[in-house]
Amino acid sequence: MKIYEKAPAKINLLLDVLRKREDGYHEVEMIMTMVDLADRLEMEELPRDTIIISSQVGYIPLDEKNLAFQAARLIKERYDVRKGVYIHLDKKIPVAAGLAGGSSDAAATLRGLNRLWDLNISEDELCELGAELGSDVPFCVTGGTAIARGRGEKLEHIGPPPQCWVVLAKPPINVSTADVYGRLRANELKHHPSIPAMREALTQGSFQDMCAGLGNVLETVTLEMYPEVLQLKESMLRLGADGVLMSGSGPTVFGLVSKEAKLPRIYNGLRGFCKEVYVVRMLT
Ligand SMILES: C[C@](O)(CO)[C@H](O)COP(=O)(O)OP(=O)(O)OC[C@H]1O[C@@H](n2ccc(N)nc2=O)[C@H](O)[C@@H]1O
Ligand SMILES: Nc1ncnc2c1ncn2[C@@H]1O[C@H](COP(=O)(O)OP(=O)(O)OP(=O)(O)O)[C@@H](O)[C@H]1O
Repeated sequence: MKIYEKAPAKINLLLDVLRKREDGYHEVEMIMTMVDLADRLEMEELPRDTIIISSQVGYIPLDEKNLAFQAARLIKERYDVRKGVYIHLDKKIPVAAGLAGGSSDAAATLRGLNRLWDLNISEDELCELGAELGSDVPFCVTGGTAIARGRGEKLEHIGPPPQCWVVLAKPPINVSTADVYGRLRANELKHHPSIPAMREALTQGSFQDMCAGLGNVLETVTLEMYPEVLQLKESMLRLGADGVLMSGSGPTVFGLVSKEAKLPRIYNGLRGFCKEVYVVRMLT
């Protein structure tokens, strides 16, 4: 039997850091939602007790460094499953982009193996397992739209954002999340984006207020390290996006656009200097 799971990309409409914690992680407050750019996972039981990962792309690890491998190993160990699995990752989400591609693959693996092996694990338990794999994984397990706190694993689900177009552009640079958090001077931040204002914008379904409320304190680090990310933000605004922000630790920048008619100009303008540009919808 084969099981299929979709692993969508996430964007952070808001990312605030409150402080650095004793354990090295940062206490965050984020508003996350999913977009319809997704990896597709195919899972099949193997006769031997082993985990095999494959992918159509050659630039991700396929061994125990792969987050889908780690998710499969974790669920096997925790629930004493002595069966093997073959997992094929059809990668569509750009890698090391700030879109939680690896985290979403891990979450999809947890959901898929729960079904494949009839384990009856609750969503809360899957989130707890996910938190052992990465801070973004619990949100990727549930999807939807949520305020995430703690190091990202404490989720409060809220209503979806107003529907709009999302233009994603990834400049050709690799950004390490650990490096960005490591360089952040959390106690020197002058501006903190407002969770209540963004929550209200979403509750009211106000596209304008959502655009006005976008904010990500990790931009203070990534935009300084990579001025091309700042240029990309400026270009997107100039080309007509209604609101723009870097997602996660970057380098992907997303633009929110209400009118479809604006999309060709933005897409073509960005494609002039950025190879990876995607036009998607919010997943509601
Ligand atoms: C930037 C975001 O993607 C925004 O959604 C997340 O905050 C990061 O999520 P992630 O990639 O799943 O992060 P993890 O794999 O748990 O951690 C990677 C590294 O980022 C740093 N990290 C991550 C999350 C957090 N709240 N504080 C941190 O300081 C830590 O140095 C950690 O070693
Ligand atoms: N299934 C996977 N897909 C993509 N990358 C993976 C996967 N498993 C492990 N990796 C490794 O993880 C690193 C980060 O990739 P990923 O695409 O998850 O980053 P990201 O989008 O910045 O994540 P986040 O937004 O959660 O910080 C890559 O350098 C890659 O080698």
